Amino acid sequence: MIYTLTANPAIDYNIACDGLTANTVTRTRNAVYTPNGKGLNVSFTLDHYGVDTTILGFFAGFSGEFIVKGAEALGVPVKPVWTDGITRVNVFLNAGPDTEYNMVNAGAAINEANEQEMFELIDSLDDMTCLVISGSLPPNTSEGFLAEVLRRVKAKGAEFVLDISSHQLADLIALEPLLIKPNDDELLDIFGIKVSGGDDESVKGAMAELHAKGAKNVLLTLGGAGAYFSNGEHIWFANRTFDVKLLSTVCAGDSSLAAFLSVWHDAPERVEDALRLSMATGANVVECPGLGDFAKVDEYKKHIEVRQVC
Ligand SMILES: O=P(O)(O)OC[C@@]1(O)O[C@H](CO)[C@@H](O)[C@@H]1O
Repeated sequence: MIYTLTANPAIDYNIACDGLTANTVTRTRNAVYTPNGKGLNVSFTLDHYGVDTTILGFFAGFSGEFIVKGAEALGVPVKPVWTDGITRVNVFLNAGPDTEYNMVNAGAAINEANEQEMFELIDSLDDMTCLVISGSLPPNTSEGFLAEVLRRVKAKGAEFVLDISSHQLADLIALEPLLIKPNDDELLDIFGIKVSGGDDESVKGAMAELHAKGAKNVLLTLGGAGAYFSNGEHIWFANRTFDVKLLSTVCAGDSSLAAFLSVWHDAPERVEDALRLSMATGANVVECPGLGDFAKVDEYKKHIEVRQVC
């Protein structure tokens, strides 16, 4: 079973308006409230593609209940650790063509007892084969929280995937994650490695460095400019050959990761199929508020180009 851990979940509140002006009332429309957070988005997408998954996370207050009930209503089980406070609501405003405002809050603080409960919960999960850890950490998370989670996951013989933008990734990579999914900005910010889309040589160097540091596999996403995947032996590049009607890039990275995993996790030789599904899924998600319904993925898959770089 693939579990996901979202230490800092959120209700995503998507709204739209025509332009945003200070000191005046802005009437918004198309309000959509959905249960989210990066790992939840991964689980929802895995579930959509028929992969068994369960959500782990810290949840608090009425908004935490909304998320847990919402996920369960979608048919994805949740094992929550309840904390004090109110789980955050993040606001994603589309203010016109190519104009997104993403307002992401800090989240509800956790404490040592909450962390301990999460450790014990993880210890009790005998069917965990892989844990996907995604997103930010809530206020007050202890410095060693993620390392301790990973120690316990490894003690079970399970693998783990990291999709975090924290600088802790620079140390945690040494614990040999099955997969990391940085984007180009995170690569520069966390590892000081600069890559340019389309410049295969810069990517080859970056991948070699990330493998040397401990990553078993790397999915490097470049937003609308495609993605590279490296398994330490070969590198592939995938990109779409069509334009999308961009509404919101929120959730696109999470759904791309999950779509990739839904194929590759059990069939690592099917890299090209995994990349095609991943790119098609991301392209469909950016056209929707939140994750959307994946309705165009089959069509989009036909228009993804994949080439082996080396
Ligand atoms: O603050 P984090 O955890 O980095 O990001 C949280 C978040 O912005 O990421 C998801 C999209 O990737 C949203 O569903 C969610 O609100």
